[in-house]
Amino acid sequence: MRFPVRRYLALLSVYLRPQGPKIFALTCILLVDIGLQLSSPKIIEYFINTFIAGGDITVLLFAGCAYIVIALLTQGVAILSTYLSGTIAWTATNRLRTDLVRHCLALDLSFHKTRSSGELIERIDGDVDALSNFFSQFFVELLINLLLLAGILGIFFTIHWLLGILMVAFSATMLVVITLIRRRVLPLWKQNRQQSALFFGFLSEHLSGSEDLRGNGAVPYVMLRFYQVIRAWFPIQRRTLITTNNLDVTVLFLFVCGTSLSLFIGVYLWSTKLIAVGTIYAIFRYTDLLSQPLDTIQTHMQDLQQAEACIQRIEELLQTRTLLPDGHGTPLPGGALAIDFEQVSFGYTPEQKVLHDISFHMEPGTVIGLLGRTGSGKTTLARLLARLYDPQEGCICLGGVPLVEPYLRDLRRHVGLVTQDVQLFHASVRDNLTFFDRTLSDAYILEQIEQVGLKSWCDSLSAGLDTIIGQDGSGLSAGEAQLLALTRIFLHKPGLIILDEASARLDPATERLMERALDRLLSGRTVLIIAHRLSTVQRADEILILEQGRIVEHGKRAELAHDRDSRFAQLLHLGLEEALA
Ligand SMILES: Nc1ncnc2c1ncn2[C@@H]1O[C@H](COP(=O)(O)OP(=O)(O)OP(=O)(O)O)[C@@H](O)[C@H]1O
Repeated sequence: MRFPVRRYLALLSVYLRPQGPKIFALTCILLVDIGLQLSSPKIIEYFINTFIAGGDITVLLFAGCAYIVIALLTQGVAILSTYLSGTIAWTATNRLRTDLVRHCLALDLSFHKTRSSGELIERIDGDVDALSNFFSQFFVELLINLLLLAGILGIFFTIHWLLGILMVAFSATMLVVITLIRRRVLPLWKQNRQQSALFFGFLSEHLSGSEDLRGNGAVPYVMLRFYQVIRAWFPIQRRTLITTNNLDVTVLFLFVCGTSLSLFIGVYLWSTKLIAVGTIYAIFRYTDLLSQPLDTIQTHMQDLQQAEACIQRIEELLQTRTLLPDGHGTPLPGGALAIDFEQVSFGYTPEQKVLHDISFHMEPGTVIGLLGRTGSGKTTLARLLARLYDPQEGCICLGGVPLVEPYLRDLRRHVGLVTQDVQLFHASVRDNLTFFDRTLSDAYILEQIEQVGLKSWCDSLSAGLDTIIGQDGSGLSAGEAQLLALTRIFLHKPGLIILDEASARLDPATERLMERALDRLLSGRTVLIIAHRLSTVQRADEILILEQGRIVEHGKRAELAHDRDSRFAQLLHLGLEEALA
């Protein structure tokens, strides 16, 4: 297998370059560590040989003290290097995590709709976590351990050339065996992480839908599916761990052979009077020490196996391009915005069109009620208008500017979208409303809360704006959640508001609040409401009816209501809520 060194170096240089001074300090510390490790067996060798030769007690004491100092220094150096490599890894992996989160958030909806959140969590955290060793130690420790290996082999040569040659052959055999086993392990690790991503995807999807699952008595079926997913994972996990373990056992066995060989040669050299007894001890210690660089090199190769699979997937993710390229900055006019759809066709997949040849014009400041049966394409039309997707054919303009031209950030400021499925986060009321925008003052936020009629609700909160909203907005009624979503829009006062009105019936008090909030919010703005309630339809200036992705009626509300042949009049006659159910 060829190492894609260039790819690794590219990744490392992006995330490690800013930490150059720390990496330099780590390299120096590890070099000191090599020196300490190589010198300690020499001191013991000197001690034994001096003792056997009946040397001076002061010299022996001095050698003993030197050994203790070196042992203490080695521990100190180990603490420092662990601290530094940990800091380097944590900083680098956090930067990579941040980049991945930013990248994922910038990707379009079609990307997110085809991936579960668990799968993305595994990519952003699991894979990056597995890269942590690779970032902290890989190149520095690999280089240092190669140096340590060279140092130990050099010392063997200084003892005797035969010992040197045999230990070089031993080390080479070890590395070849490790490389051969490594080739078998990589695909298994890749498969393993893929399966774990599927598992976490499954888990997060079902945990987030637990209310529906329990309500519908689907728990036993989900548990069955859960067992199936972990059952599929188990053999892969087992094979991966057994194969990795075989690598460890093989390495251990080879070490036992290497130590026996070195002791055998040591005894042979001593019996031929070529070395002293103390040197046999040093040979044993150096062979033992050899295990460290070989073991570390092997561990890093293992990290590399995992890292390679992770890097491949991370690169795939980073190379995923959004289907919504950012515009080149044409500014949108301020105030209410005109809407133009010109022969727009769209499908979530190219084969299956959901909207066909949609064309209409809306003057700035108009309120348009979008009606149609379920599945007729109303939400899809709203998504196109908010540029969550781009149409395959035709053009959409806002205020005379094609939607693809302004910067997406600019567009999001001019278009406010309230969906039926209001997302509230486990954060304070303030953060839920401002999305962490600290430029909005509390006084301004409270003023907007009052505008939507949530003042008494807010006053009843124990910590006011600092009150933490439960997970998924638990503790709030659907109506309150909708009103909070409206407050978000109030804060930014966009020129176009798209409102996918909640079809769930609100209690009369909340409905009145909502009506009043809408009165204030909608005045002086262009509004597209996917209307489910008669009261909402009545505030529309124009009505647009969709059927199977086509406009089947468009006109002024008052005129359509009086035209008994119009679909709108028939809908009113049948009862809007029932007709659109
Ligand atoms: N993300 C998606 N991926 C693929 N198909 C989708 C997606 N969202 C909606 N569809 C399909 O597009 C069609 C129109 O859906 P849309 O949600 O726009 O209808 P709607 O009129 O808003 O319905 P409702 O009133 O029930 O919300 C439906 O056939 C639906 O299955």
